[in-house]
Amino acid sequence: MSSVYKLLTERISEAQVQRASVLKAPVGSPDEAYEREVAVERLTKEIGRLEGAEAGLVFGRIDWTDGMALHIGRIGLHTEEDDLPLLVDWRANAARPFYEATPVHPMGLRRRRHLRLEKRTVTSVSDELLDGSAPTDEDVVGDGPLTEALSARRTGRMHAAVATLQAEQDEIVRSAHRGVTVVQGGPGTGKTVVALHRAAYVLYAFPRAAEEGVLVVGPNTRFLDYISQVLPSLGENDVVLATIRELAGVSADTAGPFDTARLKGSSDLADALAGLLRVHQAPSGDFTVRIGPERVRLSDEEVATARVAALAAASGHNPARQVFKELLVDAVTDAMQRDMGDLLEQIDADAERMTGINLDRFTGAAQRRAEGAADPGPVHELDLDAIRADLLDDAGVDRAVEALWPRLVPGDLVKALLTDAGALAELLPRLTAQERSLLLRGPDDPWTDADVPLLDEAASLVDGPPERTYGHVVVDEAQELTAMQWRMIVRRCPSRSMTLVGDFAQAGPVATARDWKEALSPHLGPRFKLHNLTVSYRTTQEILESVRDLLTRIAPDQKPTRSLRSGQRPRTVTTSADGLATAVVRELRAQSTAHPGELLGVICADTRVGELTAQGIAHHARIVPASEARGLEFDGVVVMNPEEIITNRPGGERDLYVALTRATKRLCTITVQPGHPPRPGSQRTRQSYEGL
Ligand SMILES: Nc1ncnc2c1ncn2[C@@H]1O[C@H](COP(=O)(O)OP(=O)(O)OP(=O)(O)O)[C@@H](O)[C@H]1O
Repeated sequence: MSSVYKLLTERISEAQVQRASVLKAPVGSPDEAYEREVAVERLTKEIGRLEGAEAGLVFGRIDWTDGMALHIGRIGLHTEEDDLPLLVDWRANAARPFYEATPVHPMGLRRRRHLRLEKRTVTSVSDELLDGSAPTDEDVVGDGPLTEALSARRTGRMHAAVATLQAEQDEIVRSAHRGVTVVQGGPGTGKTVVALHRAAYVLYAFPRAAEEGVLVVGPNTRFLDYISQVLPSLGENDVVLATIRELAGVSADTAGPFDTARLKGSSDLADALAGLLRVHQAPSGDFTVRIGPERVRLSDEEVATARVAALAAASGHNPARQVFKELLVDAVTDAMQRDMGDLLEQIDADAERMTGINLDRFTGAAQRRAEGAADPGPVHELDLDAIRADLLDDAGVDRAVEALWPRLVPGDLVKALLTDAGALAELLPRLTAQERSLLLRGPDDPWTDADVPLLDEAASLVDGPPERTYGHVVVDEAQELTAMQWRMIVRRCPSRSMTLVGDFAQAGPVATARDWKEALSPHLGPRFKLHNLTVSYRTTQEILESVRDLLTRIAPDQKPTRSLRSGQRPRTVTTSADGLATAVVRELRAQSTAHPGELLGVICADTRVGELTAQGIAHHARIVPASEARGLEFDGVVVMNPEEIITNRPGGERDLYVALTRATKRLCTITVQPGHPPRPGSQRTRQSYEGL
């Protein structure tokens, strides 16, 4: 192991030395300064990549029956460019047998070894013999490393599962499919694990996607924080992690009513915004500008031709407006040129009539024409380029363009739709009057979460497609996305190369689609590769059994997941309504005394967070509103008042299902005894969890 770490240290210091010398080198020109900046950035990234992979750098070794062996690590390390690697990157083809070999298909392996390192020292070794041979003194056959990884304490941050990726997960991570990959599975089946390792694999195996960047979209910042360490620990620091709100770059502080949010999630709103925009794009009218004493007028038809050409030439209302303006100015200069020609001919004719002299003959122009030389024409008389430039800068011209095709601000377009009952009625005829009244807002109302995709849609209509796009996009908790949010994602992924993971049984109150086809086909077409994960690595068998009835109610078609883990039966503590917070505190105290150092979470209706925070519960546990529990996990979970979680928002049973499946070890539910008079401190403990 020491040779691998020695090489890592060497690589880090080489990169540091190189960076220092680049920084020291004098720069003479802006080009050189730019090149230096690029070189420093590249070296800083490389140092970050190497340092990030240091913890648990080596985690595996495979030995073939012929005696050959390879070490598998978070990144690859070679002594020399062309040498065999000292350490093979887990994503390389050579590392496949580590994940894929089984005793039935050993792939030529004799042994798969898992190593655990702490601070560069091997702390445990575990071997699997795959060829049926008997263990020798050099083999350490013991507890499975997966069991060890799963029973380890949670830390509040997800860890990479690269050492124990299971075959059904690895198959998806390593898939050569470049289109849309969808992964579904119950709680704790490793969807997030697969999604993040897939992102790392894409960066390694698909250079084009890596060049264009990888984006991971998660439901909220709490979740992104939870997963934020995984990719850096795999040596990948360049992946962008963002919520939908961050992606749009819009700040929206309020959630807004759910029925309104559901309506705003429909792609009908995109059509309505596009319809409203068309009204602002010179649908009819002529164009007149005053140039000196003259007025130049373009006809309706000329304006309409410019409109069609501008829309074809640029995407986005404002960029197309610029093209429209240029085309109108071209048409104006053409008209001036024509008029000037007519005027000069008129002057010549008048002069000839009055003087009897043919000016053409007099000036020799006719002679030149007769000899075949090009007629410079009246253009000669006008400096068209200068006129064009003046017209483009002219405030009067801009005002005339503005009347036909006004510059827009995305937010104003959304406001123009949502503050105008008439516009809503005209542009959203499929909605009922009552639904339209839900959409109506005041001009100064703050933006809500559901407005974010509308603002993003408006930004793409008004200013053109987003500047930043990605070669591959990963969406976690993808069941949550509305049609308008899918449109945001698709806009940012022109290659349509995506990994989407989710579980419709865990869908929140705003999501309307109930399966992948319904969610994806309007945006990505009917073709996607669907994978199912079937084994839960988080939730114990006992917890899964306790939520089975609930799952049947919320997702009758979903096959129950099986778990690799078993543990305590979930408990229910019953208390009076006003004894709830006290009961939570008592339960947490008991759990932290009995299991010191374990990570505890309290999941409650969103409305209870303030009250629990005031109780000082944050000392014992993380307080998580049920709406933000998706994707998270804890060693022990206390679910406060399930009834309240159910009634707090639409689809509350699915929120409860999420809350009840967050524990890796212990689940305790604190309920209010029905009809129990609120008597502070009164408690009864049932050891079963049935009947929720
Ligand atoms: N192969 C594996 N090796 C080690 N740990 C794993 C493995 N697969 C999953 N896990 C662990 O199982 C837990 C659940 O995984 P994950 O969060 O990816 O599940 P999920 O399907 O996304 O769950 P949910 O639907 O509840 O969000 C995590 O702690 C994860 O680290």
